[in-house]
Amino acid sequence: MSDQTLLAIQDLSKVYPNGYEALANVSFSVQAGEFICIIGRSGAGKSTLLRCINGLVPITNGSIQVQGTDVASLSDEQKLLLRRKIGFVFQEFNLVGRLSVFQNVLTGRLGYVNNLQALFGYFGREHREKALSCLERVNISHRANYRADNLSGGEKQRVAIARALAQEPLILLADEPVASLDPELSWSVMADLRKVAKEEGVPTLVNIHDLDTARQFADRVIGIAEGKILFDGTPAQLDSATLREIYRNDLSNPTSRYA
Ligand SMILES: Nc1ncnc2c1ncn2[C@@H]1O[C@H](COP(=O)(O)OP(=O)(O)OP(=O)(O)O)[C@@H](O)[C@H]1O
Repeated sequence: MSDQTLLAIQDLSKVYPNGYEALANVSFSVQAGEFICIIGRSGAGKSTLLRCINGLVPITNGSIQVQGTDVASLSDEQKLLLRRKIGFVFQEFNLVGRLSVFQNVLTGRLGYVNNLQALFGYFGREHREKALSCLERVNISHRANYRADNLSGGEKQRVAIARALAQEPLILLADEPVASLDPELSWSVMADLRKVAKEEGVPTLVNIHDLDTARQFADRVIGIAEGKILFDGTPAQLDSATLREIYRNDLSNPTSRYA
């Protein structure tokens, strides 16, 4: 494992309680600053993979190492601390609609204040400055005082990215972050995500349905089918035979029209 390896996944398997094997022997590692798009048809296991990485679902076999530490060896408290250092961006934004944009981004700082401060929502100057700078990074600081539920979809996703950034994450995970946005907005939100990954050196894994978008933004594409990695390489190496395998010739899937 090189010094730059932030995430190392070895032989990861996930079997859900009903016996369904959603991931089988998945192995790959991620270096600082990599921008990776994960593609695959619906049900391939993309969300399960991201959820295993941030501990939302327990893994069945294999190991996940973050900065050289096996997550399974951590105490529950240490796992919680680690999860606070993993940013997660959801398709449906997951903002608190009645709070302002600024307050939403401040919640990304919860891991950096004590329990009492968190309880009363007291964030000192350094936290407020950090939240503001994160909003500036994704060009949305002019909406700082808006209620989150008054924003457009693209604006909401920028706020969600700013909140994840406020966590000062080791890794950023995004599960279909642009699936609810129109194509033009999708590309500008993806451009923001990529900019953040590159400027902060934060490796970013993005689950994405749209193949064109993946090809446009990814340094590296990981293709999953039925819980297994079928492809791991650059967008240029992704040929039509591989795409047909990844999408299992599912012509009803719009992404397979390129194959
Ligand atoms: N809690 C669960 N219990 C049982 N099976 C599950 C559970 N969660 C997901 N699955 C199954 O695991 C498989 C992978 O699901 P997952 O959500 O990871 O796929 P995905 O590639 O992210 O799909 P999509 O692109 O539609 O979100 C699917 O067949 C799904 O039905």
